[in-house]
Amino acid sequence: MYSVKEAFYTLQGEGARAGRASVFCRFTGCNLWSGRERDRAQSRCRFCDTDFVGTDGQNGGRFADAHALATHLHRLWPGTDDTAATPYVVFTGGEPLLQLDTALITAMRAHGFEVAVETNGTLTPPDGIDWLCVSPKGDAPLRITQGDELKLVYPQDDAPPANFTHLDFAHFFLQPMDLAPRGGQGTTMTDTVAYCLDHPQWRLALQTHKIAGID
Ligand SMILES: C[S@@+](CC[C@H](N)C(=O)[O-])C[C@H]1O[C@@H](n2cnc3c(N)ncnc32)[C@H](O)[C@@H]1O
Ligand SMILES: Nc1nc2[nH]cc(C(=O)O)c2c(=O)[nH]1
Ligand code: SF4
Ligand SMILES: [Mg+2]
Repeated sequence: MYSVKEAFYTLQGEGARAGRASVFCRFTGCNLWSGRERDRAQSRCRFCDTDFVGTDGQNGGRFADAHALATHLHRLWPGTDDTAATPYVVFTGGEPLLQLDTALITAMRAHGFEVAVETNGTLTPPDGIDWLCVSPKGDAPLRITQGDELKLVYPQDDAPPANFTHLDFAHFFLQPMDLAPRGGQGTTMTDTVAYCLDHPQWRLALQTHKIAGID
């Protein structure tokens, strides 16, 4: 059984593959925050910009098996003549590695999809992921030390970028923290730009879907 908060067709907004047409599957639940505002200040991850509670979002629900969920997600990919475009699914959440398994990856591949994952890096991933994005959180122990992109939300007092520069990733991004979820305004853009200028291993990553006004 898989619990899905919402699923939708959009452009990947973040990281090295920003701009790519994607089906997003947002799983319910996370291991670093309950998702309830009253728990936010005491949680291990305190700046989350996402509602991942329940299954009541667009195209959300509970799916009995991998075949059922893969069929549901495949239907969200447009039936165009654009055969050059490989269908792309991004599993996120919440924390997708609480639910994503080999059966679901295999079922998506059978539908012709490339499979991407956005994870906090604290859980072991199943085999078969085509694009792995890891976004470390505070002092939560990092289990995944290699992948395609490391995308650190900046700044986090207990997760300075220097803690991660030795890891085995193809891309190192700093993503300015959006302060709105914590009742603030704007982002930490100025500080993030300054850090990238001083430390050229890191590249600036913007949440382009928020600029574009899409999901
Ligand atoms: C909502 S998380 C879900 C996936 C996974 N739990 C994780 O944390 O990577 C998706 C992405 O949004 C980023 N994110 C969450 N809150 C943010 C915020 N306030 N500002 C900028 N990025 C944020 C996360 O770091 C992660 O890269
Ligand atoms: N367009 C868009 N791109 C995204 N990239 C990562 C997201 C996420 O919430 O995991 C996200 C999202 O929520 N929307
Ligand atoms: S780990 Fe990801 S989903 Fe969980 S609270 Fe943090 S940003 Fe949100
Ligand atoms: Mg998001």
